[in-house]
Amino acid sequence: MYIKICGITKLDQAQAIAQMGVNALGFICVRASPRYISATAIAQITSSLLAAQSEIAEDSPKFAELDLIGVFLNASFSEICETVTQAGLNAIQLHGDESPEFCDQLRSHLSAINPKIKLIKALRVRDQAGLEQAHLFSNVVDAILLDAYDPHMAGGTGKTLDWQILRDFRPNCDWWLAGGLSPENVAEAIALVNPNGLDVSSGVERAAGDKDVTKVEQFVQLCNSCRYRALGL
Ligand SMILES: O=C(O)c1ccccc1N[C@@H]1O[C@H](COP(=O)(O)O)[C@@H](O)[C@H]1O
Repeated sequence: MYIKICGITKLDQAQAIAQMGVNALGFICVRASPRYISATAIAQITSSLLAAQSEIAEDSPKFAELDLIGVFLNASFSEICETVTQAGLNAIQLHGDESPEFCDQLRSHLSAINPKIKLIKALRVRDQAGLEQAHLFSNVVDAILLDAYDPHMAGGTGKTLDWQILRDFRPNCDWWLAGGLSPENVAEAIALVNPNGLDVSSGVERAAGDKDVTKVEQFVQLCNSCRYRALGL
């Protein structure tokens, strides 16, 4: 189970969370968000994590493959490419109204910077019809992320989507569940919809952009224990 902890803004928290065996850290590159972090500040975190990789990877093998994901909302090619280069990111999450064509063209642009770059398209799902959109993206992205719809906020809302409509959701690519996850409800979410990955932000925070490291640890342990139970271990 792929685990992404999003809304990282602080170096000490990034270092602590990276050692918990998560797969990805997310950085909000959306200026209007209370979790916004500049490319320069992301670069300080990513370079420190890279420097620590050789020591820590022995105890925590996932650390060596940690994805560093920038979250964008209707940003231009040039803004995304500049941020990727400056911040040292290896994955992009598009959280706005980006089309499948935009995703496809962005991948071509980004492959000149990093041919292995990962592309994640977030869909803010209101109903079954919104869910159908996922099929338009499954050939042009590495993963689809499903978040809750909110009329006023683009993300980090802490709202859950209707998990019942996801019970038979099987796109042709990996998909991750987001939206209002927390240590309190993640086991139920996994049992009901069994996604390939999980993404959490506000459910493991003290305040916007300030992660509660103890809650993050609980979240990660719960995800792992659900996975081991599913494997019969
Ligand atoms: O977190 C934000 O402020 C944000 C702003 C703009 C776009 C996306 C944002 N966050 C994403 O929202 C989801 C779910 O967050 P939560 O767990 O419900 O708080 C997650 O994918 C974040 O990447």
